[in-house]
Amino acid sequence: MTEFGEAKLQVRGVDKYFDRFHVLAAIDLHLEANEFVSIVGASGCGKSTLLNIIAGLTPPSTGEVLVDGHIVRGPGSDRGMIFQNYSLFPWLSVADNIAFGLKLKGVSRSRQKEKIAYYLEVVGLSQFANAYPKQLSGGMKQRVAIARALANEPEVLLMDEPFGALDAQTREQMQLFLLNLWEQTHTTILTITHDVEEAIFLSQRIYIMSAHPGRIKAEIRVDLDRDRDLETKLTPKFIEIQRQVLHQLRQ
Ligand SMILES: Nc1ncnc2c1ncn2[C@@H]1O[C@H](COP(=O)(O)OP(=O)(O)OP(=O)(O)O)[C@@H](O)[C@H]1O
Repeated sequence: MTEFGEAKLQVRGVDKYFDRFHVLAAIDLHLEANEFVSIVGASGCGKSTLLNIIAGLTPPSTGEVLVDGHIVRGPGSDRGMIFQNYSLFPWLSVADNIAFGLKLKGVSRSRQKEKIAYYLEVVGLSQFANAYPKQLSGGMKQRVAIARALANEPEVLLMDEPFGALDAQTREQMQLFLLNLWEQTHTTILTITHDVEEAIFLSQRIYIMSAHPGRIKAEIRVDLDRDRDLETKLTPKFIEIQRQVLHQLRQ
């Protein structure tokens, strides 16, 4: 239980060793339902390892991860994962990529069609249902990956540097897109990034990690209105939060 009641996602006392190499130490964090939280930290501090543990792809050495109070014991449809490199199936159309998890779950064909149409609309790609990944730009591929994850209706969406492979302008468009999507769908989202500006722009809270071994060294609440646009990045409040985060990272 947290001060807000039962958290949507909880990481409790997680340590991770690869052989004798201590990658993560005493990680505690939580996400409330509908929260957008980011983890920032330098390259190599263990962010991806932590996200993989939450996704159930890597077991923790000690500690546990809980979703809605249930211990995570492996990958599950309650957690959707978005990787930096899109990870779409190149031989499947956009619609079939989105339907992939639904087919595995035995969702009826008519329900699959409804969901494909709905999530293509949500990510603004309705006219690309029959296109193949190689015909899409990087930003579009990532929107398909997000639609595919959302179609499974996960309790938590986990994103590993989701816009890391995109150019600066597309990256800003995708930030706006993701913020808008979060407002529409009320999904609980956890991202990891080393882009401080992106973390502040998107999140309600930020965990800052230090390295060797990776620890949560600070938590910063992003006290900005939910209604944000690119101009928000130029406001004194935004810049002050950026200063606080950078200060923690450099200490
Ligand atoms: N399977 C593994 N076996 C051994 N060491 C690993 C393994 N996976 C990660 N590591 C090591 O753990 C440390 C943390 O790696 P991780 O990828 O989690 O960091 P990161 O913060 O996500 O880095 P980046 O931002 O560069 O992706 C690194 O030193 C890495 O070499």
